[in-house]
Amino acid sequence: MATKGEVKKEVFESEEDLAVSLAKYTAQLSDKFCKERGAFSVVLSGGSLINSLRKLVEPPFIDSIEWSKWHVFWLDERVVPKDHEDSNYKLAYDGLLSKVPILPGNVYAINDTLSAEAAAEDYEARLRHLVKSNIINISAASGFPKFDLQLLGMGPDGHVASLFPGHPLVKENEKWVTFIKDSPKPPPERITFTFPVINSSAYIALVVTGAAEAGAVQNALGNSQNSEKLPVAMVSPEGELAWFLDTAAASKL
Ligand SMILES: O=C1O[C@H](COP(=O)(O)O)[C@@H](O)[C@H](O)[C@H]1O
Repeated sequence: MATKGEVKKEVFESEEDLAVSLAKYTAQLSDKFCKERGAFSVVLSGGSLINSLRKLVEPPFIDSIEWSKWHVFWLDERVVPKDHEDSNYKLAYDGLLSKVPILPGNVYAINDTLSAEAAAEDYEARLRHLVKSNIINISAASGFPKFDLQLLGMGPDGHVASLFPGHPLVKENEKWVTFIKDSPKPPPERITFTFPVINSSAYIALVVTGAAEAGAVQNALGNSQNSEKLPVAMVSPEGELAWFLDTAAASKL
């Protein structure tokens, strides 16, 4: 288990090097949790993260990972049909899930026939059920679900999941999953994990690439003049936080 609250930061010369290191990190945690508890609960973001996970579907990772023990969740999802171009499920399916032998029953996509509000309630109810069946751990400290690994991306404005700067949802501290109908980034309707769920995680990998992200990285990790704490700066898991940055994203540190 990681040291409580440990923060690691690595800056890579190229996105290619970052992708290899991210695959190693994910594969090592998969091995650890599959051995320890016979299951690995993994939470995916949308956006550029899925491309950064591409090495997982190549040797040696594709052959060594016990894919049948993976249980896959979404940190946030857009309220669109699963085959829509904006769907985070579709992005992950096309780039990762369709290429590896993960059991279809272990892939927990949102119910895309429901409204945003109902989809968030439904997803939380399914998580509660999976906690009861020990697929997902619960945090003794917070009482919120404790995923083995959450893989986070970040937008240039410092948003993580669908938790945007200045939006009241960043303060939600009771619900596990909530919804937004006025997302500043399209599409407007989404569901998202809340900060208590994000911050109860055993491990978080925060993957950030590109110069457009440098200011938000500085807000979270550097000496920023900006007193407003961006959502990315509120990521503080019970377990380990590992930053995977490229030189452009780290250029203001
Ligand atoms: O809208 C979203 O944006 C963030 C960041 O995406 P990126 O393309 O800038 O990496 C993503 O993490 C989130 O899951 C997604 O819904």
